[in-house]
Amino acid sequence: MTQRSNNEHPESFMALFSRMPIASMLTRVSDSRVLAINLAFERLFGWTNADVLDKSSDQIELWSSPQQRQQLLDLFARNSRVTQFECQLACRNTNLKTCLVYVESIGINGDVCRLSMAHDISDRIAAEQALKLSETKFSLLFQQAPEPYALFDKKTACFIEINQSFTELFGFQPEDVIGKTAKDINFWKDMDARPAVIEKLLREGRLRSHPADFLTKDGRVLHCEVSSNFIEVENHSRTLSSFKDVTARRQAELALRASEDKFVKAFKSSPDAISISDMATGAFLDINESFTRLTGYSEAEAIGRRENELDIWSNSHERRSLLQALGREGRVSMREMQLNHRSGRSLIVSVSAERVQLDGRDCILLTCRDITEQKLIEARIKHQASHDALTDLPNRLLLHDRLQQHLGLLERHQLHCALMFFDLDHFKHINDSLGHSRGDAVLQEIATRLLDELRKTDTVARLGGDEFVVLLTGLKGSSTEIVRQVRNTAEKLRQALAAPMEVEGHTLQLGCSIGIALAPEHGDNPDDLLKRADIALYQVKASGRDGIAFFEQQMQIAASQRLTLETDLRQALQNEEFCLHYQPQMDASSQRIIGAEALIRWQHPERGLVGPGAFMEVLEESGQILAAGSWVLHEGCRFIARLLEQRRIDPQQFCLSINISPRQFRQSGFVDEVAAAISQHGIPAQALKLEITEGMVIQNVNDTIAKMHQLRNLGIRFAIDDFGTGYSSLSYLKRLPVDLLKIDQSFIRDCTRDGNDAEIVRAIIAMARSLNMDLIAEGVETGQQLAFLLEQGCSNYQGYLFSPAVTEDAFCQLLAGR
Ligand SMILES: Nc1nc2c(ncn2[C@@H]2O[C@@H]3COP(=O)(O)O[C@H]4[C@@H](O)[C@H](n5cnc6c(=O)[nH]c(N)nc65)O[C@@H]4COP(=O)(O)O[C@H]3[C@H]2O)c(=O)[nH]1
Repeated sequence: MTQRSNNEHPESFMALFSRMPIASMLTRVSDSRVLAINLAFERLFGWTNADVLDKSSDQIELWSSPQQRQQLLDLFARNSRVTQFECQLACRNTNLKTCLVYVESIGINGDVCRLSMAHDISDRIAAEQALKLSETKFSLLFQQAPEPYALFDKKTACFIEINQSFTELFGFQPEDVIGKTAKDINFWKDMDARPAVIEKLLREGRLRSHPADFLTKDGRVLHCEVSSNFIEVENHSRTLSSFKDVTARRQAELALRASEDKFVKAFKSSPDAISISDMATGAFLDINESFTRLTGYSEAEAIGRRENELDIWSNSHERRSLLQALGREGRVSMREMQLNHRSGRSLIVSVSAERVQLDGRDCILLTCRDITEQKLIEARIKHQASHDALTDLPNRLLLHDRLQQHLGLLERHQLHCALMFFDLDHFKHINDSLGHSRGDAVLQEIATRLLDELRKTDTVARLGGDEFVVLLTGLKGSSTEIVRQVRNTAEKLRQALAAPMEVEGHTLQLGCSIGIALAPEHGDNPDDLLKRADIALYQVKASGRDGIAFFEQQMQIAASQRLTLETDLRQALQNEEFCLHYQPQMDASSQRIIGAEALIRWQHPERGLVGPGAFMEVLEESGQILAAGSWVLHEGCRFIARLLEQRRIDPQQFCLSINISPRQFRQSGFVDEVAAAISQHGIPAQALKLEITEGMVIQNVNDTIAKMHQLRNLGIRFAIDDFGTGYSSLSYLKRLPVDLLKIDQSFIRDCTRDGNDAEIVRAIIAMARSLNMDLIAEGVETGQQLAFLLEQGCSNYQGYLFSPAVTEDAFCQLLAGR
């Protein structure tokens, strides 16, 4: 054990002791009593010599921890000295001081003493703790910071640390970057830009929001603002950089710039006229070229001037309403307005406008598109949709509309109106014989004549073909007065149409039939009224045309009966309720049956056998004649085939006449159908004769003749039925490949009593002879009639005198009887 001895100069030691700058205490080892403390001790701990002298060190409350004291004493006992023993010592005021305690053993006045020196390190510890705390805080802040941070070594430029946000933004994990440079990890988008940035950092000592582009771990470019500072961490110079991702902002800025560019481009080069004007004053702030084109005003003329100064809008109320809508809704879309061109020309424009803020000013951004042309086209299309192309009269649609409107007003104003349905008698003949262009000219002339005769408030419409409708409106008075007024007008119109007209060198005279329905008497809706006027028209046509008829309830009944009949006939065709009866045709000189006429009958389930007079017209009108006619043709052929098979007739001397309706003859496949029928049933063509009427030929002479020739070439023969009742013109008769003329029964009926009829019969016989045609008289009922015919040289006849039309069986018996 070493021990310093101060025995020789204890006074000088004590003087030295008391002035020692380090807080010291002398304690006798043997009894642990305090011998002295020095000034520095008093200063440091606040204890005075009076407090401690001669007290055992454990009696003074210097030690905050008895364990520490014991530890120190143990150390001292082992080594006779202690160095740098860190412990906490209590001051008189109970504050604690962290000290490094050194203990030496010295001898004083023969006593072994402990010289304990306490070096106060409280401040250093506090500073160290503060530093540690600050570093912890920094590390915490660094790691937890919401902004991406990276710490670089200033010298090597290697990453030292990155925070979580950095990882989240750039995708790099600490292990990807730490110890590597930005270059190593390809961090800069443009590595060449880096030196300038570093140079700026070094020059200015820091960077503030410096723009730079970086690459994420997966290669995406991020636009960032970098801020950097140099800091000292644990005695190392570091560069602390933060990164602010401004990619979205940059993109938004770019997008905004692009959109501004686009706006400017769109504004300048838009085909639509665009203007920006001050909302408060109406003064133009900017206009584009299209605006100049549309309005005629140049930039110099328009900018700074107000809209109403330039008098751009034709209607001030339109402009007012536009501004009101803008004020209310903030925008207006595709509003139609009238615009004045500088030249005074009026244009229709489609206007869209929006309230916008420009430089804090309330403005109107207004777009105009010229739709004048489009409007004209629309108007034309609308007109075309509601007007007849040939006459420019309202069509069915518009008539319907107007009628609807007028019907709505009738009750309120105690008014009446009349609907007149016109049909030009035999107009089809004109079309067929003179051609469609002349037919069109006639229709135009009719339209003009009707319009000339009527008031502006009345409507003349064309429904198609030769169907015209006149709507007389605003009729007042009692029912009788109205009927009189309407009848007078109808008569006036009929006469106007009946006046001769010159059409391309032809003088024509047309009769017309007029059916009239009155509203509200005959209906309160357009469809009913049209239907009823049509029913009345039908009545006129049925009773010989060229007349006027008002609708009557009775007609409606007839019309509905006709409809029922039509339905029943359709059913009859399906159920095969038709049959043929055959009327023998005789040669009076030889008393032989030379042929027969096939006549259709309807074996009605309730009414029994019904003759064609009761249904032929409806078959014709409804178009069912095509199916019925085809059935007759085939049934007639089957009849001939059976007679031939049963050897009841000689094909050279027997011929079956079949009536062909006009519609049936006109249909396009007629020739083929007849050819197919004769070949299908295996009968000689000359055993078949087709009866056509004069009227049928006259309707379309050229087509009829062509078809007749085609059939004639097959060997089929023709008879002209009801000859003498129609035109009976030699000129066309000569051109027809006809074999036989049938003298109509109306002449035969009275030929023995009426000189005129007798004359007509003589003339027909003479005509047939001169044309080298065969003759047959129909409807011969008496011996006198036959005698007259024989006298005139006509021996062929059919009629009740010999036999009415009979069933096949009965006909076979007649054949057998001969
Ligand atoms: N008073 C009188 N009448 C006589 C006499 N002899 C014959 N009749 C009738 O006169 C009509 C002659 O036929 P139509 O002139 O071709 O006139 C026919 C014809 O135009 C048409 N018709 C008849 N069957 C057919 C057919 O299958 N197809 C077509 N398209 N029309 C037919 O119906 C019309 C009427 O036929 P039906 O009623 O059968 O009337 C037949 C016949 O029964 C007589 O001595 N005195």
